[in-house]
Amino acid sequence: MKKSIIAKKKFGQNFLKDKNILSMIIQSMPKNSNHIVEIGPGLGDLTENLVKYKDTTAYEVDTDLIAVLKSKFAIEIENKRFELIHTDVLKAWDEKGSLYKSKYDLIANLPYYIATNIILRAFEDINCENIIVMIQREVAQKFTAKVNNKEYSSLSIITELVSKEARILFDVPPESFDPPPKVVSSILYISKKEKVELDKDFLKFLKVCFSQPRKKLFKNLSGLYKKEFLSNIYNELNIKETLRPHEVDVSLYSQMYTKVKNGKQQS
Ligand SMILES: C[S@@+](CC[C@H](N)C(=O)[O-])C[C@H]1O[C@@H](n2cnc3c(N)ncnc32)[C@H](O)[C@@H]1O
Repeated sequence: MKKSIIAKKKFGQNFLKDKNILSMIIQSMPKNSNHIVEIGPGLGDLTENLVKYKDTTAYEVDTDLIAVLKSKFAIEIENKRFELIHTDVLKAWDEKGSLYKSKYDLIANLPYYIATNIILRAFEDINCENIIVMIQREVAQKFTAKVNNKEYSSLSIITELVSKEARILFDVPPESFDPPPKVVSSILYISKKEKVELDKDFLKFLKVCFSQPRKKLFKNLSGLYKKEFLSNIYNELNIKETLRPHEVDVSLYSQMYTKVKNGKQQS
């Protein structure tokens, strides 16, 4: 790392230094004509590889890094192959709705403290088509888990709803970074469906379902609904009250949600 730049924990800065991993990320890029958006270019090691292939827009929050990046990519900025935006990316999403004006792929080594939030925002961003991001392995497993797996969570269900394909491409050990993070990382690949509509109330319902992931689903739901009302729904759908949240698939969650919603409207 350059002597003058000290990694800031508050911005989740772990700079990826392993050239093999950098080239593996580039090889995983979808073969299409989409623009690239990078969140958190840091010292520009991944960015340098990205701009060789495609026009790229990057969002960076740290003023010190902006100075480094402006100098490193002076030519690319000048000839408009690279656009550097100095802001908190979550604010940019609040203000603009989308991180780019036309179809783009999000490729980034994400700051882990807001990684989940960023991926959920990318799900809602209509111009974002593909997501290839480095995140904590444990979190990547939550996004890609299948029903009956203990990692299966509300994130897995949301991912199943919005994606054509979602999988972990490969793991990355802490030694590949400077400074090394405390956890193993993974590259998560998600290819989104063309039309994504997430019902906010369904997402709230899922939150309640997984509020205590190891308890019975019935118990989690009975914090919000009367037991008799729930028992009726369980009977109608022919499901056991002993089921745990990770044992219910997307289709059954959707059916339960429809019944809960309709039942509530009638009562
Ligand atoms: C894990 S580092 C990755 C740096 C670089 N891309 C690399 O691979 O070495 C995360 C980067 O995200 C930036 N960052 C953190 N929070 C951010 C935010 N809210 N908006 C934009 N960038 C952010 C950090 O300053 C840092 O550059």
